[in-house]
Amino acid sequence: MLVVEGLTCCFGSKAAVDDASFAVKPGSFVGVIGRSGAGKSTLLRMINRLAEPTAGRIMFEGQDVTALRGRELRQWRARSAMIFQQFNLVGRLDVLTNVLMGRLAEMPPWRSLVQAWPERDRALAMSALEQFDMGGVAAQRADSLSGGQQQRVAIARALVQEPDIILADEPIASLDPRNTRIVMDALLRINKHFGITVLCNLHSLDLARSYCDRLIGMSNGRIVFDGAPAALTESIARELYDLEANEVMGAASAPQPAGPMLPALGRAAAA
Ligand SMILES: Nc1ncnc2c1ncn2[C@@H]1O[C@H](COP(=O)(O)OP(=O)(O)OP(=O)(O)O)[C@@H](O)[C@H]1O
Repeated sequence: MLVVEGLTCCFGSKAAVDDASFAVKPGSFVGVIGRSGAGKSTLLRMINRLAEPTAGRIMFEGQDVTALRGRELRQWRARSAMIFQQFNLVGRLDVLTNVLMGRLAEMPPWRSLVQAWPERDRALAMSALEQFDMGGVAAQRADSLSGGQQQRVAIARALVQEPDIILADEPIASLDPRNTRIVMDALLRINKHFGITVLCNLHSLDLARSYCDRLIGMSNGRIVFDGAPAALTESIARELYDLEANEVMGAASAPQPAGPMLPALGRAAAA
């Protein structure tokens, strides 16, 4: 179980994440939603310890993740694999080597320096690529692939870390609709088939509703909604996204008058 208690991250006087508290059961697929600047990336980066919390605590299976240093911190980063919007592959290296990078935390430094990957790791990396129909491009340079293919390689790299949690930070933001589906299906497969918990920042509410079994809605750094997708009413969604609401909810959503937005704030925050 991942437990976040009063987690806060300030940049100067601004709280990017303000007193966030929630618990995530193993095997959940949680969507973190909200408009640009709401604090979604900062929240995920703090869980992975890429961003340092100003206050609060992150616990995982009873261990205080916020207190980890050195080797233990590196191990935690491997157990909570990040997937980024821009894939973060090494373009000049081949696909298989990029996936093998996910094994670095398990390797003694001398082996990683000479890239002497154990046979078991090679087999693991190949099998991860095959999970996402990418075995055929294992020998190609990563920068020769399309965006959707690169993101699948990044997901395979995360999978070989054998993580407990995958933290995906807007993983489909730079993809077309077809690749968006392919990448979201890959994350869903990791979640359902391997039982790995997924926390995924998403801008699109339609996608969040179709893929996630729980949504955490953020606004101005604060959690203002936490519940099942079905409990997220249109008025709460409009309050979360404000002027962007029509864009993220798809063309089918009819605009609503401004009136009901304010009462919805109380319902969202109390959820
Ligand atoms: N390193 C930083 N230094 C200063 N301010 C930052 C830093 N990182 C984030 N912020 C600010 O914190 C707030 C939350 O940013 P964050 O990236 O977490 O939001 P987000 O919901 O992920 O937005 P987006 O979808 O645009 O990435 C924003 O106002 C942002 O400008």
